[in-house]
Amino acid sequence: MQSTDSNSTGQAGPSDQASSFDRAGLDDFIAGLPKAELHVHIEGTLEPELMFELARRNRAPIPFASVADVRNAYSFTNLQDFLDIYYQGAQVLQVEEDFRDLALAYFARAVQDNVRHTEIFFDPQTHTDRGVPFRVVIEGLLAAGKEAKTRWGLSSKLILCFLRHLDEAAAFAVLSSAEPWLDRIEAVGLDSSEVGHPPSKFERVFARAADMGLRRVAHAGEEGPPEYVEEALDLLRVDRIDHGNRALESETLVARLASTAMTLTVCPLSNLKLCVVKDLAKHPIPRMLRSGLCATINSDDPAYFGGYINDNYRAVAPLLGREGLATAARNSFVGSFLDADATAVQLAGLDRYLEGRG
Ligand SMILES: Nc1ncnc2[nH]cnc12
Ligand SMILES: [Zn+2]
Repeated sequence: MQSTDSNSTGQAGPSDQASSFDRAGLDDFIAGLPKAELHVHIEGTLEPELMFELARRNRAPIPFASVADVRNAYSFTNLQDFLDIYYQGAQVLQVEEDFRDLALAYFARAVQDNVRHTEIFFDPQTHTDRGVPFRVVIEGLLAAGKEAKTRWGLSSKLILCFLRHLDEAAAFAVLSSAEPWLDRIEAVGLDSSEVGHPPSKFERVFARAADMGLRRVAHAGEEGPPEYVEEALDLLRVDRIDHGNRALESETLVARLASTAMTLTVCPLSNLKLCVVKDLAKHPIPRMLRSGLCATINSDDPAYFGGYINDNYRAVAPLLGREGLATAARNSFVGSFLDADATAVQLAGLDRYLEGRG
């Protein structure tokens, strides 16, 4: 797979040589920066400690002897390497309370990072295919969402993802099971093994989802070619592109994404862990922003990739400086599925924060 690191034309400048004093200032700036998270798989927030706890509660076998053993297994050379371990880990999730505990732990962690709004992916087929009813999954997640709103004022939305390595019929089936909860699902998404499973495979499912009033997002251009990003735009009629790194290989596509203000949900630490980029110092996000792309910063699968959203902001902070980080935070609210009033409230909060620091 071709890597899309920024190259010699990528951003370089004084921020690259940030002193330890600047670094501390940047960390502080990131900690207080209001932000939305738009790309996080709830199953990817399963920390090894909770995995063990749920395995014990449910008497479910896991192929690890200790938490340290689990963390040692988290070394990946590509997306599939990771997915094999990730689907295995999810098997400890069995009853409604498990899904509630999982999501509540993530929401609590997100609040610590000053996340004001989050849109979480869930993969129903990972659970329904092993006999866990759709109702158990979604009711657990919705209960956690309500609790997070009451306890911390955190707003959240759900994005139901289809596993693209499975077939169209299976995606239609999961969409049908979701019907009783349609008013509490914001969007559909497309995830799992990208290469060999182009967006075109799900064109009819996404058309049905659109008819049902759902928004649409899709992972595209993480490992797959720029043509997959084009298919997601043209055939799935997506509102956001998840990742989108390889879009940078096509100038025409970059111009199209910029002129349509398409949001990209970029995940720096995920890109590093899955070898989509070789080196964080060459992460393409500065180039994306300079090209006018509406890039945001997100954690993807934080329990597996070694960091939550602020770790991801910190990972690219030397490349972006305060201005770039603030742009990414602004893009996160603008690119969210919040309505216009709620978006305006969030943007006003962000502006107050930035003015207070100006
Ligand atoms: N980074 C990723 N890409 C595709 N599918 C995923 N499922 C969980 N994380 C994913
Ligand atoms: Zn993802």
